[in-house]
This record gives sequence, structure tokens and C-alpha cells, in this order.
Amino acid sequence: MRILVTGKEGQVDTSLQVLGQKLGLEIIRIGLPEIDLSQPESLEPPVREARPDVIISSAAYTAVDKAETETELAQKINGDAPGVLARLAAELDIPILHLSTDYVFAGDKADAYTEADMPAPVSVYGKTKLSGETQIRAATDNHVILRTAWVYSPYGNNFVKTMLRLGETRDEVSVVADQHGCPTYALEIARALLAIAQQVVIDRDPTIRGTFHLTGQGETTWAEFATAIFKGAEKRGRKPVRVNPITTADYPTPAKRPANSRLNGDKLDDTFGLRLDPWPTSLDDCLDRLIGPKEEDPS
Ligand SMILES: NC(=O)C1=CN([C@@H]2O[C@H](COP(=O)(O)OP(=O)(O)OC[C@H]3O[C@@H](n4cnc5c(N)ncnc54)[C@H](OP(=O)(O)O)[C@@H]3O)[C@@H](O)[C@H]2O)C=CC1
Ligand SMILES: Cc1cn([C@H]2C[C@H](O)[C@@H](COP(=O)(O)OP(=O)(O)O[C@H]3O[C@@H](C)C(=O)[C@@H](O)[C@H]3O)O2)c(=O)[nH]c1=O
Ligand SMILES: [Mg+2]
Repeated sequence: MRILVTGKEGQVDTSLQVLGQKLGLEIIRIGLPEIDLSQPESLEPPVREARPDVIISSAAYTAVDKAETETELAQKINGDAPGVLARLAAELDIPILHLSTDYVFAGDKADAYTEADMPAPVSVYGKTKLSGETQIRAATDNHVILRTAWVYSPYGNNFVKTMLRLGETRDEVSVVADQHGCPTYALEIARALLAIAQQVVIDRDPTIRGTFHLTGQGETTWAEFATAIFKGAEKRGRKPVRVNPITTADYPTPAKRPANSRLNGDKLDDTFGLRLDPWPTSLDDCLDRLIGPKEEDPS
């Protein structure tokens, strides 16, 4: 099976490469400089040439704050390029898997969001990602849109790596404690994507198409997540770092973020029998890879 993936140095595309190699799957990653998603027509030649059995659309403009000013660029990459890719998939008569985000939701719901809830993004990034979803649905029914959240991994840039970097020079880091969400490990996303890809390539059943939520089990706040990161780092020999819990108002940013972006993963489990590992289990794996194994308990 030939799997075409957009993105070359990102968290999810790298995880797909690492896991795909282990499973003996052929992963073809395309990205800058050969293709530039801000010029979506640049996708056509490499996609046709690759003759894939399935496309995984992972690349995106993920700088949430910068998107507030680079609106047009973010729209091209997150909105229009997925639409072009989905039209190509339709033409080639192959399925497309696409990653979207918890930031399509406003964040004012008390419970976790389900696929039946109405998106209402509060940031440019969220709006452009929603446009990508809409353009994919319009182009082909043969799609699986997977909304994930708070992605971290040993690869690329993410909150875990940012905290570890800040912890090198500080004894305390202030982190927002009033945004609730589901940290998700990119290697777990890759595991799910490859399992789903293998199913949709051989099975035309419409009930395994559509929109699904895909996050690590469990929920937390950024402050609690940071605390777990520093505790895990300390068990691996790093110096202790305190987390000072603050409010969103204390940490002004150009983009507004949802207060609650927890996603309910029941539909994915019911449809594909897939549940991602709990985020603390995955965080351990991530820290093992970034720092090394936990030190022996002296007792
Ligand atoms: N990170 C997160 O917390 C979350 C991510 N998602 C979604 O999951 C998907 C994967 O995210 P993640 O792996 O973290 O993203 P990353 O930011 O780690 O990687 C994004 C990839 O897209 C590439 N890219 C960006 N702009 C262009 C362009 N103009 N042309 C070609 N390639 C480009 C990047 O290349 P380069 O590095 O060279 O710029 C990089 O390889 C995205 O669709 C994202 O919206 C959803 C929820 C949470
Ligand atoms: C670095 C830092 C961040 N924060 C806050 C800002 C923000 O509310 C939260 C997380 O910071 P980040 O910059 O990682 O957050 P952000 O870039 O908004 O992360 C989002 O990325 C996009 C791509 C998604 O799709 C989302 O699911 C989500 O993962 O923590 C602190 O409070 N203290 C700090 O020292
Ligand atoms: Mg960020």
C-alpha cells in the first residue's frame, strides 16, 4: 500500500514515517521545497506521480498566533490546499484522510465536544482549519476528517519541548490553568491513521467515512500538563521546575483559544474500535525518547 503524506518535518508526518517504516508500509512524504501548499496547484504533479492508494493530509499552518496576521497565507495552506488535495483524491478515486483541530470549536460547552456539535472557531487558525474541512466535504465523500488536539511528540515543535526548554533556565514557569483539553501523542495519531487508512482502502462502506474525534484518553489543563512534564523530567534526572497556575487573562496572546476544547472519542471507538492510550502513558514514552529512561528509585 502506497500512502502519500503531506508534510516532511512536522510532528504527525514524521510519526507516520517512523511507524510506517516499522510496519513495512510505503510512506511517501511531500513538502517544502518541492511543493508549497500556499500554491495548492503545486500539489498536482507529485501526487499524480506517486500514484498513491490513499492520501493523508497532515501539513498545515500551525502557528496559531501568527495566523491572526498572516490570514491569507493560513487560509491558502489550511483551507484551500486540502480542497485541492481532496479534488485530486476524487479524480484518482482514492480515499483522503485529513487532520483537523479542536480549535474549530468556540470552547463554551460544558462537556466534551462530539462530532454533532456545531463548530464556531474563535481564531483565524480555527477558521482556516474549518474551511479545510468544508472544502474536503464538498470535494469528495470518500474522506475521513479526524479532529485532534494539543499534539506533542519527540519531533517538530510542541508544548512538551517548549516546557523542557524553558525548564532548563527557569525554576518556575507560569502556565494557564483555565483552558481544558486532551493532549494527544503524534505517534498514537499515526497508529490510528495507518489503521484507518488500511481499512478505507479495502472497504467502500460509507459508515467508515465522515468526521471523527481523535485524542489521547483523559483530559487536563495546560498547567496540569506542564506539571506532569516537569515531574516526568525530574524522574529522568532534570532539576525540579514549579508551575505557577495563571488565568488566560494573565497570559495575553494575539489569538483567542477555547476555554474547553475537550473532544469526545466515542464515535471513533464505535466505528473503528480505536482508542488512543491515556495521555500520561504517552507522555512517558515521549519523555523516554526526548530525555531517556527514568532513573532507578534509590530505595
Ligand atoms: N500541533 C497541534 O497541536 C495540532 C495539530 N493539528 C493538526 O494536525 C496536523 C499535523 O500537525 P503537526 O504535525 O503538529 O504540524 P507541524 O506544525 O508539526 O507540521 C506541519 C507540517 O506542514 C508543513 N507545512 C507548513 N506550511 C507548508 C507549506 N506552505 N507547504 C508545504 N508544507 C508546509 C510543515 O513544513 P515546515 O516545517 O517546513 O514548515 C510541516 O512539515 C495539522 O493539520 C494540524 O492542523 C490538530 C490539532 C492540534
Ligand atoms: C509557552 C507557554 C504557553 N502558555 C499557554 C499558551 C496557550 O494557552 C497554551 C499552549 O501553548 P501553545 O503555544 O502550545 O498552544 P497552541 O499553539 O494554541 O496549541 C494549539 O496548536 C494548534 C496547532 C492546535 O490545533 C491546538 O490543538 C493546540 O495544540 O499554554 C502558558 O501559559 N505559558 C507558557 O510559558
Ligand atoms: Mg503553538
